[in-house]
Amino acid sequence: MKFIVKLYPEIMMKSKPVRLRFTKMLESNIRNVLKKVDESVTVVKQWDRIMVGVPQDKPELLDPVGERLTCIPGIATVARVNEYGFETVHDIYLHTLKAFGDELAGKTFCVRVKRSGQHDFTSIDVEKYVGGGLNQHTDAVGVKLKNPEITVNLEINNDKLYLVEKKVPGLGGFPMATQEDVLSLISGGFDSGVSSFQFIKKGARTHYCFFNLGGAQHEIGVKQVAYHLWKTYGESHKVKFVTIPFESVVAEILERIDHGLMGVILKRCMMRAASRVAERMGVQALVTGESLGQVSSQTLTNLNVIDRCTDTLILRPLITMDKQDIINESRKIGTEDFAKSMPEYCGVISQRPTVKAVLAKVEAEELKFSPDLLDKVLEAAEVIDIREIPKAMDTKVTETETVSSVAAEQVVLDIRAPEEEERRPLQVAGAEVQHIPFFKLSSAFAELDSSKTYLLYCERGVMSKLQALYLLEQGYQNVKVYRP
Ligand SMILES: Nc1ncnc2c1ncn2[C@@H]1O[C@H](COP(=O)(O)OP(=O)(O)OP(=O)(O)O)[C@@H](O)[C@H]1O
Repeated sequence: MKFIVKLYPEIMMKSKPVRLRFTKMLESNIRNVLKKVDESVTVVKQWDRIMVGVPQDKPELLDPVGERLTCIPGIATVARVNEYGFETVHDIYLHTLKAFGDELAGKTFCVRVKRSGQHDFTSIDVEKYVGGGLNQHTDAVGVKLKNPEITVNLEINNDKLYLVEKKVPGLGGFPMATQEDVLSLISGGFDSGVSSFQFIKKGARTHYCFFNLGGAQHEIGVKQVAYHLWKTYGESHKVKFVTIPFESVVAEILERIDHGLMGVILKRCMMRAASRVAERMGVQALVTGESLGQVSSQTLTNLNVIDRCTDTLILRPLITMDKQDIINESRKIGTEDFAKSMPEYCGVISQRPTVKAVLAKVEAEELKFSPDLLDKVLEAAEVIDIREIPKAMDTKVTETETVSSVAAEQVVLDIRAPEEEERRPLQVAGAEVQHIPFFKLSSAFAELDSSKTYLLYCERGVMSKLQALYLLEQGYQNVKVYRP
């Protein structure tokens, strides 16, 4: 049993040397991926196709091999075929009759032939001969050229006949690593999963950069998304996953930066940091999941102000896509469920963000940052080979306890951002409430009376959970989440 892998048509239109290079790359990528399914699978490049062979005695490999092939960039179609030798058109008919005869009973059908090589017959001759024979010698209802119930697909390549059992579309795009590398900013949400995928599909080795805004749980979630994308679509080439601890940047933004500009300035900080990481890695472009008008920071004015912070090329493949289409795409590529469960950060971004940031104002605000802020977070960045992620997943995930009432010796810690707390102050009858915004919590917690238990509170219960996890991971046992 074999698979005929056809190259994406855009590759076929390229000049001969480029086409050869792309085909060679695809052959080696397929080999790299399939050797992980089984070493016995063979991969052989031909001029316009790649033949993948599965040993006769290992039929259990057919499904996994077929599935992996549909996820490799640069492939137009994957056809599962049986191979036969032949001498005459009548031989072709006999093989086809044997393979399809029973299946045609009670059905309309047509025969489609693709032929390459030198023969004394044309594809149409074969279609007529085989179609006529099947019509006479089976219980088929008859030949129907338009919308038949069964299409009998044959491929003839020199002295070989291939009867197509099943043909499915491939991923399209270009073979991995035919384009230069990119660094994709990934947050685990719907958008950045899809934007990363689009570059993988386009043949760019896609490395990942994640800014941790607080909490090991979020980091684990994002790593899982990135690993899924790489393992499913980009496994032929290894890539890096970079984590940059950004809690201190968020803390300074919340403490020092004008409200309306917080979102734009956070993005500029991300782009600056990512550019420096990219430069170190020799990568020339950043990828984001931003989409025009989707949130306030994504107006053209704001995107323009964001872009002014770096010379590095910033690519936004989703810029004109509708949110629903992005969600649909995430479902197709298998990132939807991850994205759904990804936490959103209550209070990280300001309440009334500007949609028309002014560059001069933004630059003036940024002077309020500690001068070595980015240097410090970049020093603390962690770069790992993406293949290490499953090992990291083995580490035990800490669980938090959530309570809805306050007992004696327990203090409610309201960790919301100051303006949120001012707008809706929290009062809990009979209980002590303290206010420590989440961005100060990790440093302030050590100063608290350790004989008491602290119940963390925020509006949606997401940030409180993340912060509780963080503190538990730091070894503090006296922390719970408070959801009244
Ligand atoms: N914590 C983060 N780490 C890495 N990149 C991020 C992070 N937050 C945002 N980004 C990048 O900025 C883009 C826009 O983020 P934003 O939060 O404005 O929109 P979003 O719709 O929530 O994006 P997503 O669905 O990808 O989370 C993301 O698609 C991603 O590329």
